[in-house]
Amino acid sequence: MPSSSSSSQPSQVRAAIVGSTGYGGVELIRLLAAHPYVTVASVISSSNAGEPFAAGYPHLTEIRTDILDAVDPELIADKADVVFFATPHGVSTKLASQFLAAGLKVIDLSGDFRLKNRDSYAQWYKKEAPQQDELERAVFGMSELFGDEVRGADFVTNPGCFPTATTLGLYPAVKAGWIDPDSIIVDAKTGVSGSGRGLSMAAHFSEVNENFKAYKVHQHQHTPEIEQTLARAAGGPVTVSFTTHLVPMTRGIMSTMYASLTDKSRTTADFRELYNQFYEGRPFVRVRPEGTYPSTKEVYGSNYCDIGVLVDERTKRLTVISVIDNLVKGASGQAIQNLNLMMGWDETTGLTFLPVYP
Ligand SMILES: NC(=O)C1=CN([C@@H]2O[C@H](COP(=O)(O)OP(=O)(O)OC[C@H]3O[C@@H](n4cnc5c(N)ncnc54)[C@H](OP(=O)(O)O)[C@@H]3O)[C@@H](O)[C@H]2O)C=CC1
Ligand SMILES: CC(=O)N[C@@H](CCC(=O)OP(=O)(O)O)C(=O)O
Repeated sequence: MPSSSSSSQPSQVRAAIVGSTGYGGVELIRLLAAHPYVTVASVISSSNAGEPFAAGYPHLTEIRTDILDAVDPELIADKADVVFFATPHGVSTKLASQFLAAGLKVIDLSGDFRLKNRDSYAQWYKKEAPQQDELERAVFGMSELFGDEVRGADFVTNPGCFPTATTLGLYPAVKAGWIDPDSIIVDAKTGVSGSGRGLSMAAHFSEVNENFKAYKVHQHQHTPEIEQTLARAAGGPVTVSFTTHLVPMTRGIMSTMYASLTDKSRTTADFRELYNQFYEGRPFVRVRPEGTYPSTKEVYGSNYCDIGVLVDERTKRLTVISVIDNLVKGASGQAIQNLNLMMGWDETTGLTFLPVYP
């Protein structure tokens, strides 16, 4: 594994991407093209090995001329120092340990290792969970909250897209005890790329266009992930009401959250000060000026999470509006942020590009 040091230029780290042909995988390729210390050495496919990568993504013609590798742990271990899993749930459960045993670092974008309770994983993902020792080894990589644990780790489980927007939006208020954690209601919206590149009835143009629909009500697999992280802030169990909606846009997540104040005299200015202090020195979380709140396009294509916090003086409830790009901060961008932390690099390395606007 190439080492990094603050006094010299880090040597290139070679990355492999299992699931490179999906949306998370191709976003890793886009972002890593701008990373000064990482080379994508192997793009992997379980169904199209031997085919040119760009055949499936013509926008990368003459940019990625490589041929897709098979899912062959020995070959990948020879070619790479770090492996990203951008695969459906259930794949990394079977493969991660082989790469770790071969000395590679592993960053998993799927949900396999996020929930630390095996029964909870089986209940929400309807699959058999990884072994408990592997679950415990996988550091939960919510970069702004647990960056100290990620630094130097060899195995990171990247958070889900909704949990990233939602938890970053609620964590400071829960940790401070300024909202009642059992009063939290989360109303979340996502663009269609959140469901990946595979075709499904739910993602069909005619089903999504000019439509706005709730889905997985009371059954969304991100519910226990949000509760697990907020419990760390609250120091005890937290239960949230969480409803997701699909909106006719390609990228973007907006979580709108409501909770009762524990001290009804607290104002918007108090909360803004709390959030600004909490996220001081964390460049990818931007707390919006008093009385303002973000929209998804304002973070499109970027690694930012933008947060608006407002106290409703009438109801004495807090409203938080948090937005991310699901494929960047909600997946591949945060995965690279975690790699930066794992390697001891500045967490912003390769990620300082601006949002695309309009
Ligand atoms: N899309 C998003 O916004 C987010 C996604 N995630 C998570 O990231 C992961 C990837 O998501 P996304 O890129 O959207 O999904 P996609 O469906 O777009 O891509 C998944 C890729 O995994 C590969 N794959 C499928 N089965 C296997 C297998 N058995 N072994 C190895 N590779 C396999 C497929 O490629 P091939 O057939 O070529 O192998 C496919 O291209 C998922 O777990 C998702 O939940 C997390 C946060 C946000
Ligand atoms: C639109 C859509 O279907 N979105 C997906 C997002 C899931 C996802 O991103 O996967 P992780 O569980 O790995 O985070 C969903 O709501 O299940």
